[in-house]
This record gives sequence, structure tokens and C-alpha cells, in this order.
Amino acid sequence: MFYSGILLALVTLVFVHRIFGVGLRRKQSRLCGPPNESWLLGHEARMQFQLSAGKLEQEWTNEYGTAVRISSFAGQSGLLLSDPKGLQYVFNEKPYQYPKGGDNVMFTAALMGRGLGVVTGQEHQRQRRVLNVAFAPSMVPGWAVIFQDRAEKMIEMIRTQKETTTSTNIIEWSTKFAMDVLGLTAFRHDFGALAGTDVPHNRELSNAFNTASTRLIFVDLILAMAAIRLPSWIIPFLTRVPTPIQQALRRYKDFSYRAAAEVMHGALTDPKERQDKDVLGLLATAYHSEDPSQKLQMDEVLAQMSTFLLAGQETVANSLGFLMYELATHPDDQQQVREEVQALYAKKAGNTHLEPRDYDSLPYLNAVIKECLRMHPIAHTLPRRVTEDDALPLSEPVTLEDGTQATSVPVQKGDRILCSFLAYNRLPSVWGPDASKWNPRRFLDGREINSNAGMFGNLMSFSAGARGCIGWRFAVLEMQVATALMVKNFELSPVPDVKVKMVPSQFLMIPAVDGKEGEGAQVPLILKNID
Ligand code: HEM
Repeated sequence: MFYSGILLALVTLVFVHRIFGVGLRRKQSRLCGPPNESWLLGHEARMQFQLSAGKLEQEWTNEYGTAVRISSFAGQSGLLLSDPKGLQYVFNEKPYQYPKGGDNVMFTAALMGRGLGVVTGQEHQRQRRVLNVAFAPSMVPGWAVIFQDRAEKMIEMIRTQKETTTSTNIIEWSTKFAMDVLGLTAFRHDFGALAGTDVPHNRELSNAFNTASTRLIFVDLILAMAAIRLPSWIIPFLTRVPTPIQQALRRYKDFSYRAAAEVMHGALTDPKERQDKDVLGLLATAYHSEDPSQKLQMDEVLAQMSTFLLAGQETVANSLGFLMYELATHPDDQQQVREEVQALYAKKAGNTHLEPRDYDSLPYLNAVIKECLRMHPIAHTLPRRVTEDDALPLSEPVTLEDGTQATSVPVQKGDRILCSFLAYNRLPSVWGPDASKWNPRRFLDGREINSNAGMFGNLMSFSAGARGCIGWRFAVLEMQVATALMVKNFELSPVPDVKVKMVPSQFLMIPAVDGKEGEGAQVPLILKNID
């Protein structure tokens, strides 16, 4: 009854807004695309409820091209985009003219508050200016020591746990590893997750993600529809509707704000603690700043901790999970990485503390990392909103309904663009005829990659432009260190009859076991010690 009332009210609001707002506009219909099945839900429900993340988007791209007409909620036009030039235009050239979709803002705001991942325009530029310093290339060498120390701890703990179990859930350890390194490097705080300390905040984060991937209900779709179609001031009200997902997101946010207040207390009160250029030092300095272009309010400061723990923990932990699974199922690639790492350690003659440039010098290690990010982009599809009528340039012509070809796509204010990074990352025109298959050698065999989109390896996995991933260097080094130590210490093989797949979790994906998607993220592998 409660949900029916909300549902009716929101649908009515959207309908009224559509009629008096943007309703009687010309519709963008000349592009080809799948037939619409529902005026109310368009293709959104099918995409949200699919069992494999990004699969439909990829199928439609294969069938109709890199710019596909789709339908969004309540008759709204939508564009599914994977074209390299089109994505460059949206993310690099006009990031604020194409802000995040209202549904994405609703989801992330409920989780993280007014942090870097949520705010837009000048507010975003101000926060990004403050925080960019902590992720500059000059900071990278300082991270390596912490990453190695924590990766060694992870290996030690896995070895101990392995004595009593037949398989190891990689996600359990990659999550703890990612949390501890983030705590130490960004906030000078040891969460002690690898050492076995119970971190309730961490539990809430997994719970929020798992709830988002398994408890989506119809009302969540209606909320998403309202967030996309109604003015943005309504979003805070929508996040108060107590669906299981909204409740789990809010609980995570409350936990992380409390943890942030505790962790940040010292730096906020003691000027000496503000001297370092890490996230903690920069946030505390910005809070005390009197320069409006550098000033952050307390809620913005607290929001950054949940932002970084969310953006920098699950992403790395799940990417590492996918990578370990790929190495387990491609033993030749695993062996090649191992030989590279062993040769490097032999050259270093027992000096186990490697420099970032040592990891960069291992071609096969870096090729498997890129290939994993290509095949499994954790943010597989990002929604964007059109704020002005415009035309998106395309690098690949698309065939229109009347059979003619177009090299640009007109978009109108209010349209929705779903940017499929998964489809882009697998375009044969960019990556070659084997684009849909795992093949790390593509990065080494001298072939041309026909795109310069993205921040790393021509991939869109870290997005691009002013809102691209601030932590991409951090993530790549983390993956280099953890992968090198895992293959040096263990032979990884899959558990018989267990298949890991990409399961959607709102705009992200998690690695989950086929048939056990409801159990959330897990990558069980058999590990054999290498002495
Ligand atoms: C493999 C690991 C990672 C992947 C695949 C990844 C991917 C992404 C993507 C696709 C975005 C754009 C999201 C959007 O526009 O909606 C993003 C943004 C962001 N990432 Fe990452 N990320 C990773 C690791 C990290 C790490 C380690 C950190 C921090 C230490 C981090 C911090 C952030 C932040 C704060 C943003 C928001 C940036 C902004 O809006 O200005 N990420 N990331």
C-alpha cells in the first residue's frame, strides 16, 4: 500500500512534468535500435534486471552499431553510445554539459553525500582542485612501500587460512587489502582488515553492494525514473523511500561519516597534521582555508571518505578478483607473468622492495592487467544527461532507419545517453577481430589500437576527462603489486564446475558465481603454495 502510493505519486509527477516540461518535443528516432516493449519502462527494466552485466548493451551494439536508439522511462529518448569519438566528446570535451544521469546521482548521493563523485560544475572543479594533488605522479613512489607491505600481509594471511580450507575466496582478501592500503595511504589510518579487525563500515559496504545487485525491486525503477525525469532538487526526497537498496545505501553512508569524523579528528584540530599532501592533509587544509576557491565545508570533507572508500576499494578488489580468475583459467598467461616476476626478483638479488618503475618494466604483467580492465570494466555503463541540444560526432558511421549513413548524432535537451564502456572496450573496430576474447598479447603484438579514448591503455574503464578516475595510477600500481605477489607465491586454478560471471550491481558490476549470484561478490579459487 505504502509503495503503491509512492509509485502512483511519482508516475503522476513524471507524467505532468513531461506534458508541461519537455513532453511535446520532437523525438530522436532516426537511429536504429531494438523495438520498444514498454512505454513506461522503455528498455531500462530489461537492462537493470539482466543477469550478465552489460550483455544486452553489447548485443545491441553488435547488431545496430556504436550509436543505438533505445527507450528510457516514460517515452523518453535514449542513446546507447560506445563510439570512440562520441565518448571522447561527452567525457573529454564537454564533461559538464553532459552531467551524470539523475538515477546515478541518486544512487551515489545516497551512498556518499556531496563528495567528488556526486557534485558537478564549479563545485566539482573546486573539490577536484583540492584533491588532485594527492594523486599526482609525484605521490606514486610513496604508495609502493605500503602496497607491498600490505600485499605481503595478504599472502601470509591467505597461507594461514588455506591450511583449513580447500578453496580461497579471492574477494575476501582483495577487499581487505584494498581497504587497508586506502586507509593507510589516503587517511593515515590502519583499519586492520587484513589482521582480522572487524570493520563494520566494510561490512556495510559489501552489504550495500550485494543488496544493490540482488534486491532490486520495481519501486527502485520508479524512483530511478523520477530521478531521471524530475528536477534535481527532488533527488534527496527520493533517497528517503525505504526500499531495501536505499536503506542499505544510507546505512553505509552513516557508518562512513562516523568513521570519517573519528579518523579526521586529529588532522582537523592539529595544524602539524595538515602538512602532508595526502587526502587527509589536503581535506583538513581545505576545511580551514579562507580562499573560496579552495574551501571545503564539513559535510564535503566527510563525504570524501565514503567517496574514496567506495570508489577506491570495491573497484580494485573486484578488478583483482576478475584478474585472478582470468589467470586461473589461462594458466599459460599466469606462468608467463610468474616467470617475469621471478626474473625481476632474481635480478634484484633478494631486495624485495621494488620501485613502481620495476613493475612498469614487466610487459606481460601490465598486459594482463590491461586485458582484465578491458574485459571487465567495473563501471560498465554510465548514464549521462543532455543539457543542451547538440550533435555528437562519431568515428564510425551508423546506418539510419532510412538506410542512409550518419557520422554524427543529434541529441536534445533532456535526452538520456547510456555510455557503454563494456561495448566500447570490446569493439572489433578498435581492438581487432578477437575483441570479445581474452588475449593479453593484443597489447604486445604491435597491432594498432584505433582509439585514443580513456586514461589508461586506450580503455574507458577509468572513464575520461575532468571526471575521469582520479585514482587510476593508484589502482594500477595496486593491481601490479598484488598480482605480482599472488602469482609469485601461489599457483592459481579454478574450482571445478564453478564459473565466475559479471553480475550487475546498479551502474557497476561484481564478480559472482554462476547460479549463486544472490550470495554477492565471490571468486573461489584453489591456491597451491609455491615455495
Ligand atoms: C580498478 C579500479 C578502478 C576503476 C575501474 C575505477 C573506475 C572509475 C570510473 C569509471 C570513474 C568515473 C565514474 C563516473 O563518472 O560516474 C571513476 C571515478 C572516480 N574514481 Fe575510480 N576507479 C578505480 C579505482 C579508484 C581508486 C583506487 C580511487 C581512489 C583511491 C578512485 C577514486 C575515484 C574517484 C574519487 C572518482 C570520482 C572522480 C570525479 O568525479 O571527479 N578510483 N573511477
